[in-house]
Amino acid sequence: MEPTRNAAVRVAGLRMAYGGRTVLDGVDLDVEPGEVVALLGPNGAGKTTTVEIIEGFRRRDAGDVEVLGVDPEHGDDAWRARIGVVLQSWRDHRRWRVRELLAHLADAYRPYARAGLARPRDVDDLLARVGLTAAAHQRMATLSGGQRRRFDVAVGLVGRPDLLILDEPTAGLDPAARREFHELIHEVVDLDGTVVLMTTHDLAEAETVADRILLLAGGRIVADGSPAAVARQVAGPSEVRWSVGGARQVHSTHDPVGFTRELLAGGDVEDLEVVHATLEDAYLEIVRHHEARSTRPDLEVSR
Ligand SMILES: Nc1ncnc2c1ncn2[C@@H]1O[C@H](COP(=O)(O)OP(=O)(O)OP(=O)(O)O)[C@@H](O)[C@H]1O
Repeated sequence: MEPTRNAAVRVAGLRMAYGGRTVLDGVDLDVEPGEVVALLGPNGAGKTTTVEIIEGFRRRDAGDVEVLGVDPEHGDDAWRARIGVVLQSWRDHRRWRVRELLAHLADAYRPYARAGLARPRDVDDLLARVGLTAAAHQRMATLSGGQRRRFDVAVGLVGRPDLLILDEPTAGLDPAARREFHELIHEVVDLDGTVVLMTTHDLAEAETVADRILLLAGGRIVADGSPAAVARQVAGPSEVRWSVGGARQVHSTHDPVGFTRELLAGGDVEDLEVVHATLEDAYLEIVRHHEARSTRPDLEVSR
């Protein structure tokens, strides 16, 4: 692998099998400074495995991985202090009170403060940002699932990380909490320059939050680009919708501009609308092709 001074995360040829069953079959991905990257893929695609390897929580079978310039298998405490992690929810520390536990976890970051970089983050301010001020003195065991998830996000942020890795951070959050989370992510990216790598099943979330989408299927990254670029990657038909004399009409076409031009030349068109393929369309199409290919290796994948 090329030595890299700048990439926050660089993964090349990553392979992982569980009990002889290959899950990651040569994953290549980069996350650059300033980026928010969403890792998408169907259940069991290997997203958690990938992020756990990047976090240094899991040993890989093969491949090169560099995170903030260090191989995660050899990361020391100073390296770990630069990375915030939000795992799929964990359920320990039930008897601790919310603020007490967050303050305790925050203390571990104190030795890693630098000039111009206050570590840890102010605990009360962070509790307010994730909407847990009113619950600050409750025991962890009494939190709802969504409150617990907010707490998990606070744990990921408390060390003011250079790199924040989140595994399905908004699973179980209500729409308001989800939106607040998106705003919080934008804020830490803008104010602190935090690089973010997150897994999600929520395509609307990926479109809202991420600069770039990586789609993992069949053990590899099969799409990589902005949400709009990934949506365009599968050149599905667009839908042209219009009305004539109050009657709704719909036509699917790969040439919406040409079709619309002809339609308008015919006159009397009202409520004209062109609906392009969405990220969800692209996601479903790409995953379908890769799943078909894993059972029919002779099939060509159109991308
Ligand atoms: N410790 C383990 N031992 C054996 N198999 C495992 C282990 N961890 C994960 N797997 C298997 O590896 C595959 C990938 O799992 P992983 O959790 O990485 O996928 P994922 O993309 O995060 O899935 P989901 O979207 O359902 O969370 C799955 O088939 C899973 O059953």
